[in-house]
Amino acid sequence: MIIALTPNSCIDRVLHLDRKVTPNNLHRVNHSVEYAGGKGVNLARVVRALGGEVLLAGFLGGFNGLKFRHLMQQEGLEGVFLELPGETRECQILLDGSDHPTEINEKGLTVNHQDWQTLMEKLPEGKLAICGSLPPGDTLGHFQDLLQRLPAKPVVDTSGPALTSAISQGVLLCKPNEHELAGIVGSKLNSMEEAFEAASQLYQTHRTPILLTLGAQGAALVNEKVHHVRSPSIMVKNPIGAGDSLLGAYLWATDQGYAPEEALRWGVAAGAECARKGGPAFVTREGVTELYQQTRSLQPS
Ligand SMILES: O=P(O)(O)OC[C@@]1(O)O[C@H](CO)[C@@H](O)[C@@H]1O
Repeated sequence: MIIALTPNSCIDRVLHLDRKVTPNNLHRVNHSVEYAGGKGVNLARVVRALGGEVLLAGFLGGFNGLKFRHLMQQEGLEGVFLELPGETRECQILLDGSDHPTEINEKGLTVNHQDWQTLMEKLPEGKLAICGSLPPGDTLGHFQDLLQRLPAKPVVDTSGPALTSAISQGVLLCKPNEHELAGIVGSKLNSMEEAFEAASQLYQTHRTPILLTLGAQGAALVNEKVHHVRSPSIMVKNPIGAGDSLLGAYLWATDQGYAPEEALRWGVAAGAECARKGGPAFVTREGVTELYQQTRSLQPS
């Protein structure tokens, strides 16, 4: 079973706007939809759509915490959550017809060392994926401590110093995008080849395999070699959650016994399916299978 731990869970509010976002202006909402949100929840949606077993985990609080549980149950998702004082955050996703939506994410609940410990003690055995930003507070220290104490190495899809720290501590897999990779290595990456080179260097130094997402260029799994899978050509409706979908399908496929290069094809197909359908909630097994058949691994380098 995959355990999708989102330390900074949220309510995702998707707002379909009447016109392009411009600063200092009034925007009206044509319609809006709310979801139990966070990267791990998106990942879980895709694992489930593909027929896999997945459990959500995280911290919740206040009225939004109740709403999160309600929305999650409506979708048939299950989870282990620790209730904390305060309010679960909200993330606004503004869809205005642009290529990339505008996102406004709140900070989230404060989580202390004991909270992390209590939550981890509640979790069953499984392949742990830690997804999304860390909550505010001294959580980088808690997170580093957690990585050291876990019985098995987790998969990590986070950002900023937590991502850098996970790679250097050595985890099962990290999933940065090109922008995050540039932040880790501290220099601009001018081409895909430079990105592959930077990810390979990280692997050589820390032995953490890197699943590098490349948007419309697909994704690459970087370990001793670089396995690149291009994305099938699609019309993008909404790219938010495509990376989470990619990771979900990749983990599902490795659980099914697919070799990493094949699992990457499933991942890239699910990312594209999410982007063309308009979000992880619309991903279907049929859609992913159709796109999987349109992907192929490029010669490893
Ligand atoms: O603030 P974080 O934890 O980095 O990201 C949260 C988030 O922006 O990521 C998902 C898309 O990947 C959204 O569903 C969600 O709101």
